[in-house]
Amino acid sequence: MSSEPEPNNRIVTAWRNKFAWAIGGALWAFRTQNSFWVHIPITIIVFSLAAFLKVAAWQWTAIVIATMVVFAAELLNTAIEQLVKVVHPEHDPRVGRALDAAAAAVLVTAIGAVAVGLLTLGPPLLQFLLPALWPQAAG
Ligand SMILES: Nc1ncnc2c1ncn2[C@@H]1O[C@H](COP(=O)(O)OP(=O)(O)OP(=O)(O)O)[C@@H](O)[C@H]1O
Repeated sequence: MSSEPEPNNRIVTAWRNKFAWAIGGALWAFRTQNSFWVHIPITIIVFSLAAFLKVAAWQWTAIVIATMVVFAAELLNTAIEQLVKVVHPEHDPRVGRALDAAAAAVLVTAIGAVAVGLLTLGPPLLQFLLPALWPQAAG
């Protein structure tokens, strides 16, 4: 009798490990990287606003994609920063440029997310606020 796990069990274990490592990495980044202390509250506010305004499925889709892209970019930026701290902690302008480019990638995704937020939440928010602020305009 062999003690080797069944091939199917090996695949299940490998995938369970992949998820555990990925979730552990995300939780570590959320706990230690102050950028996420801004991203997470903003995400909660935007998602709550979208739920309150009962936006359409396409608006939810755009908001979720834009948010996930920012989080993914920030996680990759964090990964690069961590690697640099270990592999090349000494100051080097070429390393600096690589870090700046990674930070710029996050900025680009954040600008895109702000645009998506304004385009998807702006009109329903105005529709909700205008009658309250300016009843004559609502007729
Ligand atoms: N080894 C290095 N060589 C050259 N420039 C660096 C180096 N490390 C950091 N820098 C410069 O400092 C900037 C900030 O890098 P850093 O990794 O400290 O980012 P941070 O967002 O402040 O990270 P953390 O808050 O996790 O320390 C980089 O964009 C880069 O311009």
